[in-house]
Amino acid sequence: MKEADMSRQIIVGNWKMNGITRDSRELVQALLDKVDANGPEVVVCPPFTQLALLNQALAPSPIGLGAQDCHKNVSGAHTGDIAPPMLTELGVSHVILGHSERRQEHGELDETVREKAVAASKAGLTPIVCIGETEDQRESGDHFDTLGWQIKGSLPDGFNGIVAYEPIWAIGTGRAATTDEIAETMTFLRQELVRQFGEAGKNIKILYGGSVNDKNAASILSLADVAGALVGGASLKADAFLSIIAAASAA
Ligand SMILES: O=C[C@H](O)COP(=O)(O)O
Repeated sequence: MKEADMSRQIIVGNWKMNGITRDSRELVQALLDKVDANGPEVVVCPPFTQLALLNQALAPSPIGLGAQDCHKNVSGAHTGDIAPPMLTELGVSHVILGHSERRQEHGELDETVREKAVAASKAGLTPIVCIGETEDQRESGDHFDTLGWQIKGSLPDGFNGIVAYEPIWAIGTGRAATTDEIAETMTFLRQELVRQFGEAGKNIKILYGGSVNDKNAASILSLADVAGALVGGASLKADAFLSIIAAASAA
């Protein structure tokens, strides 16, 4: 166990827009057989349509249930949206907010993400707020500025959730950030969190996401300040996801 990380790691599987009932049942069954309460915290985030099914399937297990987004309001005229209390009613404990795919495809701004994080917390959900730079921003050396602004803009006062650092260029590309890049960025993010939240900023978990797989998980998860991973593609394959969970146990 590395010294800096006294708390339990968390491995979050973001299924994105994947998973009809047959696939979900199969994947979850494979996880139920192998995930136990002694390892890292494990959360799976299926599409909204699978939440009720997975709430039942996961209830007797240590695997938590997460959602991929929520609205900032608790009800109202918001066609197609899902309110935080609707998620808690389905046994959801975590919600991913501000994923770059939502920022890009749905025009979500830092302010929107911040309002959603407030609403999620009020409903008893743990927000997992995603931040990350584009390839251009990293190449031009603007990545720390970008991340600093995202932290300032996306995290509300008194933030009590998790931050996921996901360089956009590493998402779904098979090209994870190097351990040096991750380590340097984690140090920067920790400083920014402490600057914004004082002592409390030391206890905000930071996950890495972006092409985490069964091969690179061990080296990434053993880095200081990496409290876990937000896993996309590899969370859809039971064997790969279980290997990542095993790597977190050993980190
Ligand atoms: O939410 C997960 C991230 O976008 C990472 O996705 P990926 O593991 O497929 O690169």
